[in-house]
Amino acid sequence: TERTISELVDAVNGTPDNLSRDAGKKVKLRNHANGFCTSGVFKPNPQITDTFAIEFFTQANIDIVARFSLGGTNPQSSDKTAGRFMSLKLNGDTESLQFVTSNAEVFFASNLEDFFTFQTKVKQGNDGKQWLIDNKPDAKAFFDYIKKLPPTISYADNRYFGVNSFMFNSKNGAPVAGRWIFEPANGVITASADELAQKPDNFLHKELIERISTTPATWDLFVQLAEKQDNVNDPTIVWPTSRPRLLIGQVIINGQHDDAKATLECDKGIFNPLQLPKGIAPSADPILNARSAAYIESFIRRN
Ligand code: HEM
Repeated sequence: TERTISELVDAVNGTPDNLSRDAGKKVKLRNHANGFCTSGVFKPNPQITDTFAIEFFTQANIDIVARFSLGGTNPQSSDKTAGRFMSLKLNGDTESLQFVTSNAEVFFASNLEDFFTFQTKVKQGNDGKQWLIDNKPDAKAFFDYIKKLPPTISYADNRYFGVNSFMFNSKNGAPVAGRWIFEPANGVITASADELAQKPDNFLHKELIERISTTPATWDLFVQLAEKQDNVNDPTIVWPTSRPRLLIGQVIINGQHDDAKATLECDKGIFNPLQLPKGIAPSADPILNARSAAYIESFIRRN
């Protein structure tokens, strides 16, 4: 049985369609509701076109609209949990590339049925979580990973992962499979329990805006390349860190377009991980391929 997009969005929202439509009017987003928009610029690595046949990366500077968020449907959720998310729109002159990423490298489900079960059970509190730990190895592996992921005191201090795989046109030959990884320029910096205890419940928004008013937050964007034995279509499987990485370019979040309409209205739209320029295509991962439709369905429900 394949879950419908509507059922998946119901499960994410924790409410059936009609209730979820009403709930949606009270929050800007239906998931990752605690978040904000800002802006910057992407500078492609000029050498990348020696390897990848992707015209998009020949533009020297590409405007970015960014949204940083926490998971979940509560717009007031505490920043002291470990999950951090970064969504980007790279708006080029003729094409656009979007990313919807997480600081967790591993996903909790490899198919839509398990995604539905996970979303339904986590909303049942500790009993539901325990059920997942006892019955769903992928969910258990995800919880184990999260338990070891310390919270950060800045959105700038995290590594972000695209999680799903994409196919990249190489200059000589067949497309190659890879995954997006954003490496923070200053490395991953985790907070101590003491540091975190001194913070109010919500501090991440203010911290990033203050930070970038003097120093941009920057990441190197890599594509981690799959080898023959790697499972490309299953986001619950992390590839070995020894896999080669190609430097795609630099993400610079500096707030330079924060007054532009696209930034001011970014919460009203969606980020779509399948918005890709020519030369990049989705893998066959069923999770990836459900995402655009789910985000569009969610967008319709919150209007
Ligand atoms: C079948 C798989 C998935 C489904 C059904 C799903 C569903 C959703 C829904 C309904 C929303 C709210 C959209 C809105 O109202 O604008 C959302 C947002 C989001 N999802 Fe997913 N999701 C899936 C997979 C993933 C994965 C693999 C990741 C992490 C890499 C992820 C990260 C996010 C983020 C960061 C947002 C917030 C986007 C923003 O900042 O506007 N999702 N998702």
